[in-house]
Amino acid sequence: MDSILVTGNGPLNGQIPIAGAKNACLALMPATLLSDEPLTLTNAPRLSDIKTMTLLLQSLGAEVSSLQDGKVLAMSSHDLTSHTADYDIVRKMRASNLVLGPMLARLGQAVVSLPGGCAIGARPMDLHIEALAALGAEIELRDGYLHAKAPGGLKGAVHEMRFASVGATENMVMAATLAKGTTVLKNAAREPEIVDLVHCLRAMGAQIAGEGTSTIEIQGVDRLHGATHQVVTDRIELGTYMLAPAICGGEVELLGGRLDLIGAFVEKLDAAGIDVAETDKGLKVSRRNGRVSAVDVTTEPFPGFPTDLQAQMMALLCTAEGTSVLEEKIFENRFMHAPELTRMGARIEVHGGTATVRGVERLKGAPVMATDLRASVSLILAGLAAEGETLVSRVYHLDRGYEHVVQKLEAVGAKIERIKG
Ligand SMILES: CC(=O)N[C@H]1[C@@H](OP(=O)(O)OP(=O)(O)OC[C@H]2O[C@@H](n3ccc(=O)[nH]c3=O)[C@H](O)[C@@H]2O)O[C@H](CO)[C@@H](O)[C@@H]1O
Ligand SMILES: C=C(OP(=O)(O)O)C(=O)O
Repeated sequence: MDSILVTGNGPLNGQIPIAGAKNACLALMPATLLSDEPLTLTNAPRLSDIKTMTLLLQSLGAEVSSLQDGKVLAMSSHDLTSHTADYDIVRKMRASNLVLGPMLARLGQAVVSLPGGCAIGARPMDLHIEALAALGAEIELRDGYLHAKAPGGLKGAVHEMRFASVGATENMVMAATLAKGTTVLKNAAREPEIVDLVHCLRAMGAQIAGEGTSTIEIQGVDRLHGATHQVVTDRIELGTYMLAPAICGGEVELLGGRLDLIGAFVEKLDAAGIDVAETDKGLKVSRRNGRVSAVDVTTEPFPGFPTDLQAQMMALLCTAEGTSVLEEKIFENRFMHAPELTRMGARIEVHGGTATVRGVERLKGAPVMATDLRASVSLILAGLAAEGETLVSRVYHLDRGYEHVVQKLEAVGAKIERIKG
């Protein structure tokens, strides 16, 4: 298993290009299943999760070609040969469940393995099931698989979700594009990745209004056609690399960065003493003066502070002046980076969903273990600012969500290398 060796090396300066969003691309790819015409995605990120989704779609009979070094995905679901998403693929990546809605809409049936829990929480599928059942789907669990059918086709309905789940919103919106009549989804998630998915579906001929608000209205159509769509910027990769100069000092420009994707996060950076300025090409980030100040952070659905940036923000706050309180409200077990950061000298106490971080002057390098995707990168960020060497093992988690992480950080002056193992 590969590891990453990081050596604290002072301020970072230069530019980092931000890729297309993993979480948008993972919802956009299953949209190919809705049409028998080609769907092409540009600005796709080069990640292992995208490869996993490629394998899943191919296992259903879709053609998926990776062009231009993986930045373009050319897909066609002209001939689907299977409606079963197998456990062997689904267990590797929870977002596999996003084939459920499209398959049900296009084929009238779908069998999708339950993804199971993951390191950060139980992550059940009840909200997806309720949303699709509202459209008339009959869904039952047998042998670890969700067996879904809609023999007479899906029918539009008014449905209010109990919680604004990102994935359940995506599944229901995709399914409703081909349902008969009008669907109104209340308490829908408002994440930019959902807005991006709707833009793509609209380019394919879907009739949808209200994306980015908590009520999405979908007028079902008979068929969707082909389209080409550019994947939105990855706001989580953006926020992660914004933290690099915040932690290490220096000034880094994030190419393609957009404030509207990351408002709540930027407010907290500002409170901590980090300047963020818009430029022609993106966002420029630098630390106002010496040490950052402690801030309290609560994770919330968009437009609140994203849970996917909580671990990285904690890495910053470990060396802040004062005490910060981080509350994780989305996932029940998303503080696994805390004991690893503690190994580097951080002072963190976790009680349930609350972590109290007492800032120390400097972290010290240590061997640490990556437990999930965002935890991995938080340890790299911490290592960049620590004294000495930090060896982050189990970095396969990192490859799910960060392309060319070593090259991107090296380009701004970081001392970082991947060690094959
Ligand atoms: C591929 C992708 O886009 N992943 C993102 C997506 O995950 P995902 O779509 O899985 O996240 P959800 O918004 O669905 O989940 C949020 C919370 O709702 C719970 N829940 C969800 C569905 C359900 O049927 N029942 C239920 O109880 C989950 O366990 C979790 O506690 O949004 C999360 C919240 O912003 C992000 O952290 C993930 O990076
Ligand atoms: C939790 C994440 O992803 P997933 O939903 O794919 O597990 C993430 O991107 O931080």
